[in-house]
This record gives sequence, structure tokens and C-alpha cells, in this order.
Amino acid sequence: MRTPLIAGNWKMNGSAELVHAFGERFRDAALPAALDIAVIPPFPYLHAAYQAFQGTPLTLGAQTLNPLNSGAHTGEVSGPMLKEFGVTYALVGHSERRQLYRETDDDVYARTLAALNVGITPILCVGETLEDRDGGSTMDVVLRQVGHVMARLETEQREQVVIAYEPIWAIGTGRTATSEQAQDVMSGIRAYQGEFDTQLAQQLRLLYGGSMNAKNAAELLAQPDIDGGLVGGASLKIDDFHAICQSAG
Ligand SMILES: O=C(CO)COP(=O)(O)O
Repeated sequence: MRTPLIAGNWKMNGSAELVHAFGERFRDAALPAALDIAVIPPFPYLHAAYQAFQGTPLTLGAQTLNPLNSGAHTGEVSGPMLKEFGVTYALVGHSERRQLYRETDDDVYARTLAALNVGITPILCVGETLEDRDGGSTMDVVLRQVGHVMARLETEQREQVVIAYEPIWAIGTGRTATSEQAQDVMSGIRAYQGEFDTQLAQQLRLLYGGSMNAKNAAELLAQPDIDGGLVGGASLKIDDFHAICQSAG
């Protein structure tokens, strides 16, 4: 049985005030019993969030991490630093990092290892462009991104990874993948994992991301291979994020 995970990626948004509001709101919120929830704010808010989320079901995630533990890398943040602030999850390979910051599949692999090495659960983000989809190469692109990381990990490492399927054309556009489109790709990812290890494939948590909101979450989350959501814009609105969490029941 896979425990659903709803993760809110704030990207370069939010405020200290919003962190505190989330802590307050989720302290006594009605939520499904079996549900993991993560809030993934920008780095400067991690400490405040760590404190504000004590006694709530909210766990913390980071939006990226450097593959190294320390060193002369101005502007970067490492896995051990994140671990000190109680970070449970780290996004790796988000399409915005791949596109805007030129992260390659090798970079994504290195970041995945860095997270695993400090006991942080990597959320490996994969997804195709509209051009890929229109050209019929969605599955090739997605499985290349998945395989580049997963095929190089040991079994015990692979067990720790969460995969988020985020079609790039659905991110921030209001154009969600239909539940059938998402299910098709996500069952393909699970089947691919099954080629290595059937038990692992059954345990693998798969999240959908791309314009998930309070209205469409229930239908997406009802798909057999969708175990949760990676939510962008709607994760900044407390009521909407709470409603999405409730849909995961
Ligand atoms: O990129 C996303 C989450 O990582 C999705 O963002 P939106 O929910 O704003 O489309």
C-alpha cells in the first residue's frame, strides 16, 4: 500500500508570513489519516518553517541541493545543511532547473545521490515538452530521464526515490494533463521500474504535477498509478492546498 504524498513547491514565492499561516492552519486541520504532506519553500524560509511546522503533519522539502557537501561554491546549499533544518525531501531535476539553469541528466543523478547520502528523499522530476508530446516522443523522453538516474542506483537507493511526472506544457499554464494522459505516462514509468524489480515498482510513489488544483486533484488522484501531487501555484493558497490534501484521502 503506497501512502499518498502531496508536496507544495512554492518555487521563488512565499513569505515568512505565509510559512506561519501554514503552520497555524495545518495544526488542527482535518486530513486523511494516511497522507504525507510536504511544503517546499525557498531556502531562506526553511528555518522558520522547521519551527512553524512542529506539531503539524507538514514536513519540509528543498527545491534543489548541490551535489557536494561543502566548499567554494558561492550561492549553493548542500545536503548536510538541509538535513540540519529537518528537510525530508528534495526536488531534483525540476524542469525549471533543467531549462533555466541548464541542469543535465548527469547533474540530476549527482543531486539524487547527494540527497540519498544524507537520508533526504529525492523527488525526481521528469516530463516532456509540448514539442516532444506532439512529436510522439513523450515516453522516450520521460523514460530517458527516469532511467538515467534509476538505472544507476543500487536497489536500496532506488527504493527511496519518489518520481514526479510533470509535463512541461502543463506547468503554470492552467492546462492540466487529462487524467488519462497522466495515467498513461505514469503506468509506463511503473512498468519500466517493473523491468528491474516488480516489488519496487509496486512500492514506487509517483506524483503528478502541472496545474493541479483544488478542482482537478480528486480526479487525477483517483488514477491507479497516481500516488500524489507536486503542486505549484495552488500550493501557495492555503485553502486550495488543504483541499488538495483532502482529495488524497
Ligand atoms: O512545477 C510544478 C510543481 O513543481 C507545477 O506547477 P503548477 O502547479 O503551478 O503548474
